[in-house]
Amino acid sequence: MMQDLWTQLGPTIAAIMFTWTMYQNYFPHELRGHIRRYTDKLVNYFYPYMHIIFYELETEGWFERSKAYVSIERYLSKSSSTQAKRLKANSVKDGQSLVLTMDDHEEITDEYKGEKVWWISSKKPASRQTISLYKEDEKRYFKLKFHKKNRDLVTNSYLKYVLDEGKAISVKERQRKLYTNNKGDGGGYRYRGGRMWSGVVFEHPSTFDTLAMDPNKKQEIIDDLETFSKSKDYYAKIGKAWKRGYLLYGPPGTGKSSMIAAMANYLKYDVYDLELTSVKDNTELRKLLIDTTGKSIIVIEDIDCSLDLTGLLNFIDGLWSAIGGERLIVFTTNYVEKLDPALIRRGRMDKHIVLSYCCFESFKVLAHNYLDVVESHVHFPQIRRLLEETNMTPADIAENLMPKSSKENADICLERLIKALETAKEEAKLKAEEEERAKAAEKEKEEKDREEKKEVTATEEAKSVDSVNEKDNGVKENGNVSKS
Ligand SMILES: Nc1ncnc2c1ncn2[C@@H]1O[C@H](COP(=O)(O)OP(=O)(O)OP(=O)(O)O)[C@@H](O)[C@H]1O
Ligand SMILES: [Mg+2]
Repeated sequence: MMQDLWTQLGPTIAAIMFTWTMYQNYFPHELRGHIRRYTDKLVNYFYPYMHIIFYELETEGWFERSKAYVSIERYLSKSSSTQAKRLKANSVKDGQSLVLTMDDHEEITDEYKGEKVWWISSKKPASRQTISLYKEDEKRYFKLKFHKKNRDLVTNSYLKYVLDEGKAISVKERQRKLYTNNKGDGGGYRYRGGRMWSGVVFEHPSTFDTLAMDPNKKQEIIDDLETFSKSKDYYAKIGKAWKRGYLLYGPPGTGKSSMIAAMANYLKYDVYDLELTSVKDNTELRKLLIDTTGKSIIVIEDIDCSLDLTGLLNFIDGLWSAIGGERLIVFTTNYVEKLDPALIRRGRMDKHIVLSYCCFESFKVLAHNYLDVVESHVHFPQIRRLLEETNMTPADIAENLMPKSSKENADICLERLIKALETAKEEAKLKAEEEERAKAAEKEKEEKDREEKKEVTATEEAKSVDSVNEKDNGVKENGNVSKS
């Protein structure tokens, strides 16, 4: 059977090869161009799809992984795990979690605005001249296949959507860092690979859920952050750098630092903790600011204690617009009243947030987080009254609510808080009385001083009247003498 088949196929193959050689050798070049165009048209007629190829490695520069390829890979990872049969696992976040992507020669389908597109992962041997830092002989790529009628949809909007989504997933998955510019042991900066910041993994547990503050104010801040992070086009349209400044102020222990951590966790941003006292001069500050990356919060704490802040802020204003990428700058202070008004004008610090003593609403958040007590408890009315009558920071409330041993239940902790609040109220009362007494004593002293002064003036006046009288008398006497 097989032999028969070959016997029949042989002459056919020979005929095809003969025709192909004739075509190549004897057809004029222009004619071949025409034939090619017509065959392309024919193929297009029966094959209504288009392809776009995205190679893994950049051909320019150092053969880095293409940003577009990485974004597509991340974007596809969400469909890969459900659609592809063979998956590749890459570790991210320093090995703490895995990203699953489709293996070579797999295909997955995506849908955008009701239209279907197909992504195929593939590879082909690299050209011999290529020197690659990655696996030799492989040139990986994604092929996007779509219907010709969707050409505009894909090129104008779908691709942008894929790249933005992929980038957003990468940002969410990356290991975030807390950077500081503190001086190292040797007294100088630790330049790590030419960088001026030293970074550690940022894993602060504070979130907007754990943050105790008035729920309306909290929502307002969340909305503000959300709007900011999605306003790239808006900022570009109005010609402003994509930055936002916050001023957080309030007494120690009211949650300023906790809020910064919550903001960073919410936006998935890195944090740059800028210690101004370690910065030598403007040149160094410029280098530090330029060395920060996008999607970050630059934090300057306790600004009241730092020198020449107006100069600093003018300087930051100037630099600000020059560095791209979204950045928040957050200043904190315990003494807002000490700040120069020019320093806190809107535009430099767009939003002023006061963090204050614990109110009942904030207390409920803490009771929920620390003791799992939700909404109501027999002790709540008393605590509400005490909180209205006295000032206690969320830090102190939290300390009292935290169970100190496994035997301490919610009742015990809430009772401890009541005692602490009563003590604080008593102390505040004594302090107020003390202050009242001190004020009264001060007033009394002032009164006494004033009386004494009055007496002294009166005596002096009396004396001077006497001496004038004496002089007058003398003149009179003299006059009398002379007259007499
Ligand atoms: N509003 C709050 N919500 C939840 N926890 C809070 C809050 N305020 C303070 N705490 C608790 O108190 C601790 C200290 O608070 P935090 O460091 O945020 O205060 P701060 O306002 O930055 O103080 P400072 O002015 O001294 O820097 C936090 O670790 C947290 O446990
Ligand atoms: Mg703080």
